[in-house]
Amino acid sequence: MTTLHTLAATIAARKGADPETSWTAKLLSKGPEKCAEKFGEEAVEAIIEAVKGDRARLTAEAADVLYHLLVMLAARDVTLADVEAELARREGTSGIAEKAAR
Ligand SMILES: N=c1c2ncn([C@@H]3O[C@H](COP(=O)(O)OP(=O)(O)OP(=O)(O)O)[C@@H](O)[C@H]3O)c2ncn1[C@@H]1O[C@H](COP(=O)(O)O)[C@@H](O)[C@H]1O
Repeated sequence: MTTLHTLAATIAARKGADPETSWTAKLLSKGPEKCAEKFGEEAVEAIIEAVKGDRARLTAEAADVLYHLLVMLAARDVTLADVEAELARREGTSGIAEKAAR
């Protein structure tokens, strides 16, 4: 299992856990809107680090983004497997060709 899959499984297991002891459970208990807001904040922090060009800080912020993306997806019952299936569907289709076909 990849780290991302392990993390997604941990997040899924946190549904209904005690918000006093789990950050994930705390976020999920606040609802999908709050999870989405948190994801947005973390994405902006990653954008700032990408613009600044600090690799280590961007790496750390990217990890925050991936974690909060998985929490946001879990809040709407979308699994990592769902996202992977969509990515697999797109495999081999250039973004240039896809845009031209719209
Ligand atoms: N990967 C993470 C992870 N990444 C970030 N975070 C938490 O997300 C929170 C972000 O909150 P804040 O926005 O306040 O933090 P911040 O952006 O650094 O702070 P500010 O700059 O905004 O002040 C922090 O408490 C981080 O510790 C995470 N919390 C948990 N995980 C994983 O989820 C698992 C389950 O965690 P629990 O649900 O807490 O058991 C853990 O074992 C980890 O594997």
